[in-house]
Amino acid sequence: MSDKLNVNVIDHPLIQHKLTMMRQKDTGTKDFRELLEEIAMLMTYEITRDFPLKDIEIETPVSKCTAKVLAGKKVGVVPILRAGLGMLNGVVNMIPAARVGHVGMYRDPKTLKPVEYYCKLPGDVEERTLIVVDPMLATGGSASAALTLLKEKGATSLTLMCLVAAPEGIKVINEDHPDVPVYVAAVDEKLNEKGYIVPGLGDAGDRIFGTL
Ligand SMILES: O=P(O)(O)OC[C@H]1O[C@H](OP(=O)(O)OP(=O)(O)O)[C@H](O)[C@@H]1O
Ligand SMILES: O=c1cc[nH]c(=O)[nH]1
Ligand SMILES: [Mg+2]
Repeated sequence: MSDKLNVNVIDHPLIQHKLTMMRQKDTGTKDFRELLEEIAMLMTYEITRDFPLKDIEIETPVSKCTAKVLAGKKVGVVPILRAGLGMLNGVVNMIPAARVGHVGMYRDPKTLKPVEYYCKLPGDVEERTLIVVDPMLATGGSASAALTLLKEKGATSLTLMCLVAAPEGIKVINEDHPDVPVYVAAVDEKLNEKGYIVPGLGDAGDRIFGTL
């Protein structure tokens, strides 16, 4: 496998600006949450760019015409608990009919290995395009385990959407799940000795929920 990372970086100026606000250590829970939701919304706009459309006949106040609507692609959003919940509303605001699944996964602080503790998915998971959301892609262990679990449960079409990634994490997803497109707002420099992304933004879950 080549060393080149296969990743889509959505670095729109609005996203970069909001992410910089989130990174700052003095940004409080309320602003952190709001900014994450706004970025998730903007990223959803970008990752749905190739969603299929179909023509329908409508009547405006002026005349009849043919116009485009979404072709009814079935979508599911799967936040990786807890921190993924911070991106959920942003996606659902843009795709209101999306069903929501939940995967509970935390990273053991000593081993840095993912521990699964919850999974509840829509019944027709195999028919949906699933957008898996988690703000942080560090070692890649949690997201890779979540994607494996979703495939075991029948998922056939998966996209991973994260806020900040370390190169190490992207590489793991590329190797373990070459079929899964990865979208991020930023690729940071590296992981530190505790597995935190540098410069990153700290522990996303703690900052979203105020559990620091
Ligand atoms: O790529 P990895 O090395 O697996 O690290 C990333 C994971 O760590 C964080 O979750 P955390 O374990 O802090 O759980 P939380 O969301 O409940 O805070 C984050 O939200 C990812 O799920
Ligand atoms: O930097 C990191 C790494 C893992 N999880 C986080 O929330 N932040
Ligand atoms: Mg956490």
